[in-house]
Amino acid sequence: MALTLDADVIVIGSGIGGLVTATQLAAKGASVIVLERYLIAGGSGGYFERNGYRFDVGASMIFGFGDRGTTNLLTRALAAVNMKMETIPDPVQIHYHLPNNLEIEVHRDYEQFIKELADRFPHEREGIRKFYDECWKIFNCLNAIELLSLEEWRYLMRVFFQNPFACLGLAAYLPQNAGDIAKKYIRDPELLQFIDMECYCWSVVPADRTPAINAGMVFSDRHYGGINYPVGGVGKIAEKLAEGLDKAGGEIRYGARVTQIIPKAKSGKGAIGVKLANGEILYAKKVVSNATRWDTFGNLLKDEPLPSGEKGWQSRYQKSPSFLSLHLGVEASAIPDDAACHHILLEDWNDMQKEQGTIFVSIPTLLDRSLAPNGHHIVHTFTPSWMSEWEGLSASEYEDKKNEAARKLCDRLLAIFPKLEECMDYQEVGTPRSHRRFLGRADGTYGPIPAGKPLGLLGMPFNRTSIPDLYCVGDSTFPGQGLNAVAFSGFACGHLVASSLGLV
Ligand SMILES: NC(=O)c1ccc[n+]([C@@H]2O[C@H](COP(=O)([O-])OP(=O)(O)OC[C@H]3O[C@@H](n4cnc5c(N)ncnc54)[C@H](O)[C@@H]3O)[C@@H](O)[C@H]2O)c1
Ligand SMILES: CC(C)=CCC/C(C)=C/C=C/C(C)=C/C=C/C(C)=C/C=C/C=C(C)/C=C/C=C(C)/C=C/C=C(\C)CCC=C(C)C
Repeated sequence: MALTLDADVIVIGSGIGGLVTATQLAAKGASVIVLERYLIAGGSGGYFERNGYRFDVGASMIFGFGDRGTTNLLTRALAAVNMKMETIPDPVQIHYHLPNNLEIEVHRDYEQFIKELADRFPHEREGIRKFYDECWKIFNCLNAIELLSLEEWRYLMRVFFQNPFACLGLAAYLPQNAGDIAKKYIRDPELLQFIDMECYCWSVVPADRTPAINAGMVFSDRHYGGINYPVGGVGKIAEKLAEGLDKAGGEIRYGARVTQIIPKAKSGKGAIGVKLANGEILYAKKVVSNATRWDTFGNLLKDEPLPSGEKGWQSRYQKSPSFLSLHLGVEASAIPDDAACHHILLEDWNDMQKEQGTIFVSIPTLLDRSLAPNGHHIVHTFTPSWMSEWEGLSASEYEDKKNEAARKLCDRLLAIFPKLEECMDYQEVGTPRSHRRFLGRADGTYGPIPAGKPLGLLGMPFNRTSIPDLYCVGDSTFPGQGLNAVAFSGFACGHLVASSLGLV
């Protein structure tokens, strides 16, 4: 008996990866249902409200909102469903506070940044210029081509004939890592440590494990499209995409936790489906999972043998640590008006990759005052932390450990904001357990990191999986973590699925 289809495509999860896939498909005429386990859309790009503060859950430094080229993927994803967002340009991407009083601001203006870094390392002036200029070469290749699925051969042929030099340039950089390029031009060990931190703070690995293509994107786009903060908070991006999806005829169901993916019958006939926690079963021609690949294959398909391709990927990549997050509300006098919105703090280079070593700080109210009560700021502080640190504790041990970790983080922050402690108004601590619980991410991971030295981006899986009609999207697919990276993954997945449905 033929099954009744509920939609052309079911998307599991409404992270930015899932939402971009869904909106791309709806805009092309597919019927789409997004199933989200939580109460609102956005996943790591979501928000929560407490005592008049609107906190970003995770993502806070937003790339992809430029107004030109092809790499402005968030602007273009919204435009595909006739939506637009107001954003506030951030004049400084990051203010680094590093060992040996290495204080560097990454200005939106490229020349100003290069000058500031070269003034600190005058003997490396030429090497600095050559390294970052090579990153621009990668970015210019990316920004010259239409960005769609590398698994769809008609697109690959079209893009190659339209822009062969950009494609060959990208193909050459695909197996490379940023650290190898840096070491061609730079000798000073302290400067190489700085480049490691430039990579670590978004890839969670040092430069020699960070794909060159991703470094080209991050180190150039911050000066091209720039870092731009969405008015009303990061959560607005998902809200607007969800609104656009609705207008394009798609549907999102909240509180809809998928517990199982039902693969197509071995005969290849019939549909693929999903089972929800309430027992309901939905069928579609295609299913896209925005859950991580660990969760997709380890939980949602736990009765199926792990495909060999996934086994291979899981041996090449491991889960990155999660985060210990401190969401603070403080009186405005704690933060100077001319402070940068994003800060990185590290006191000893040996601690960069250690548990709770590097501290990240984001103060979005310096750009958008509406996120906090009058006269107050948000100080969102987070630091890498492993799930293993937080397991096997009693309820009171867990509370005590959270409070102690928060106190230590606050003490360290006094080096940048000496009045922080006396100006405290609100505090909420999140641990890897909170990230796992609220985002449904295995061990609360921030995303995949290579287990050894990777061949650039070549080891990252694309959207197609070895299960017929099942696709993955999000940060455990090419090209990895980052809202604009998962937006790319969504464009690619939407295009591939639309092509298999005969819609493009
Ligand atoms: N820029 C920054 O400052 C920053 C900081 C932190 C995170 N990030 C980025 O945010 C990105 C996350 O994007 P993403 O799209 O890959 O994933 P995501 O984890 O944000 O979204 C996945 C969504 O799927 C839902 N989900 C999971 N399992 C489900 C199930 N079984 N049933 C129904 N729903 C389910 C989750 O609730 C979540 O909403 C990452 O790339 C990360 O790097 C950025
Ligand atoms: C045909 C032939 C011959 C060939 C072919 C070749 C080709 C065409 C190729 C292509 C390729 C491509 C397209 C690629 C793409 C890529 C991409 C898009 C990429 C992207 C990336 C991005 C990224 C990486 C981003 C990231 C970001 C992030 C992660 C961020 C984060 C942040 C954080 C966490 C920080 C915070 C801080 C503070 C607060 C301080």
